[in-house]
Amino acid sequence: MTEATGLAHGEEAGRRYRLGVMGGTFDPIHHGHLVAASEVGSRFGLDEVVFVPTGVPWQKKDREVSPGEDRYLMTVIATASNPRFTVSRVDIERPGDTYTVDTLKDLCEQRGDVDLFFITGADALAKILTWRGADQLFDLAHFVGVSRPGVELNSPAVAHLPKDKITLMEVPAMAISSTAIRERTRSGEPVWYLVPDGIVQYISKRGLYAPGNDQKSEHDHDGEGAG
Ligand SMILES: Nc1ncnc2c1ncn2[C@@H]1O[C@H](COP(=O)(O)OP(=O)(O)OP(=O)(O)O)[C@@H](O)[C@H]1O
Ligand SMILES: O=C(O)c1ccc[n+]([C@@H]2O[C@H](COP(=O)([O-])O)[C@@H](O)[C@H]2O)c1
Repeated sequence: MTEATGLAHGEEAGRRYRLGVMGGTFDPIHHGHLVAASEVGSRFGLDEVVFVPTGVPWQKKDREVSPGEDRYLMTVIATASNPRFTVSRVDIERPGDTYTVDTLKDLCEQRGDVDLFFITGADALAKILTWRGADQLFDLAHFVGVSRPGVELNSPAVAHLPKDKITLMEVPAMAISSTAIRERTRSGEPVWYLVPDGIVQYISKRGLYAPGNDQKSEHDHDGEGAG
């Protein structure tokens, strides 16, 4: 939104609204996610980036995932200060495993005539052909694959993707992962400055990632959505 008119830039210019979609498990959200969204937003002139925490991340069923409501709230806290960042509940409210093809269809239905840009790290992009309904994905959105330390951006898997539907983009290297944040928390190491301050406080307040934590895993809710 601009301060003068309250309109998003796309509406002012009479062009189609450009909506970035940053999907992730966000357990927890960290500065790598935020930098990726900000960089893509700036490069592509996006009017908004909507962060979409997954409901049930089916490719992560081999591990514990925190409840959707905690991951949603952390995403709200982390993005609150940026007027162009928003958070959607579409994935945590849809029952069953989360598929991006459904995320994009739901957002199209909610938002109407917008251009979608799905933002993904190099690791996730390399696996995109394993996603449900992969053949439909590129009709729904343009995919922006961002660099991630330790992962080849232009991997052999990416060569099979439609070139006019993806853009590969270098972003400032943030060698941060949610796995590392969880492990550091478990072993009592600090996570200050790897995640926004409010996330350090939320993790502590809710006792997330602590040994013996009895939070229900998201997988305990399979088929029921988050809650
Ligand atoms: N440091 C980073 N730099 C660039 N992209 C990232 C970074 N961390 C995560 N991403 C991308 O953000 C999206 C959501 O990531 P996700 O929530 O799974 O975080 P993660 O750090 O990879 O989590 P985990 O360690 O639990 O697997 C994915 O597309 C992922 O590739
Ligand atoms: O659609 C799928 O089958 C699919 C499989 C794996 C991941 N995704 C999406 O990719 C994004 C990043 O996922 P993740 O597991 O790396 O946090 C998130 O929006 C997921 O819903 C989607």
